[in-house]
Amino acid sequence: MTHRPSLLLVDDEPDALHVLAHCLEGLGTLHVATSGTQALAMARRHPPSVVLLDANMPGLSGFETCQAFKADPLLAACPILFVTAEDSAEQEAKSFEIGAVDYITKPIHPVVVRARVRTQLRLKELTDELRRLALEDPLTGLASRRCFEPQLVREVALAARSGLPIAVMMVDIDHFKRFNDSAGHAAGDHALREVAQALSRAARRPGDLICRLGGEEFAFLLPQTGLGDASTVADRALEEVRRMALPHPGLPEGQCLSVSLGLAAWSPGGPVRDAPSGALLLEAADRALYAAKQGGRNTAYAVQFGPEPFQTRPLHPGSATVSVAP
Ligand SMILES: Nc1nc2c(ncn2[C@@H]2O[C@H](COP(=O)(O)OP(=O)(O)OP(=O)(O)O)[C@@H](O)[C@H]2O)c(=O)[nH]1
Repeated sequence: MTHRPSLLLVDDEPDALHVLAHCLEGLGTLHVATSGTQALAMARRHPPSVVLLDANMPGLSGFETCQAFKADPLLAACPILFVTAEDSAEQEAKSFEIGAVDYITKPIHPVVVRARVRTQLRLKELTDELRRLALEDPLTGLASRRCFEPQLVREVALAARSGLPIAVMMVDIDHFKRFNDSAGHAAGDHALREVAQALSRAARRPGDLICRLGGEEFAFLLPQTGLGDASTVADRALEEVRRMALPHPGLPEGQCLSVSLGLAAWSPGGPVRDAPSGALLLEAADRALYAAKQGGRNTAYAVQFGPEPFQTRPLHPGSATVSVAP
């Protein structure tokens, strides 16, 4: 594990905590809680690598505590091992049903507990690494499509519920095939990384997400952002890529690498009252991107999500008032 694991030990009996702490010494940073409520509060501040949880405690029982961990998106992936004097098969089966990864009965055998906890720490380390690999594009370090898509679904659902606007933007490098053909694949990869960094400088709000959809295509997810603010991000993205001034060897002398952008925004006051699905919003952004390519590249086109057929409009630098009649 790159960072030091943290182990949260939860038991209402100080003696039991003492015994556990002694046998797990050296496996990571140990934290102790004497109730389920305290354990949840501590875990929400610093999600632990594993939790060792007593089943029978006053207040929130171990089972209720485990269920609360599993219901919290921040804590659901924490492996929970029950450590309990209850050795009935029913209790053990129930603990696995509610999401525990192991069930250890008291009195404990320290070497066995230590070995079982090590196994869970190793599994957690591998799972975290797999999750990171799946959610991150290895070439650019941006989020991957696999990270973007569920986030888009979530944010569109939130927009529909809260009535706040949302925008998505698709970005495609211009004449990238010619760039690769002239400069070589390694230079193409370098350009992709540079563009990724330039785009990252364009969206600055904490909820904004930029991903590499694949190939030379990128996407922005801009929650709580209407057409006006999204237009500012689009202008900034175009400007950041222009400022890189990366010569394009496949184009006439002096021309640099550029991108085209397609932006689609939905807001409750727009032509469509109900928020579209994430897929429809992305499709609208893709159509705007197509229009930007047709419109000469190195430019952005935008659409306020409305009834079919969409009419995309060129987005002029500085303009934040692109209106689209259905
Ligand atoms: N170096 C590099 N090139 C890639 C990667 N993924 C896709 N490409 C290349 O990106 C190019 C995309 O070409 P096209 O889809 O024809 O688009 P384009 O040449 O950019 O043309 P327009 O989009 O119309 O401006 C292809 O040559 C792909 O091989 C990658 O990971 N690295």
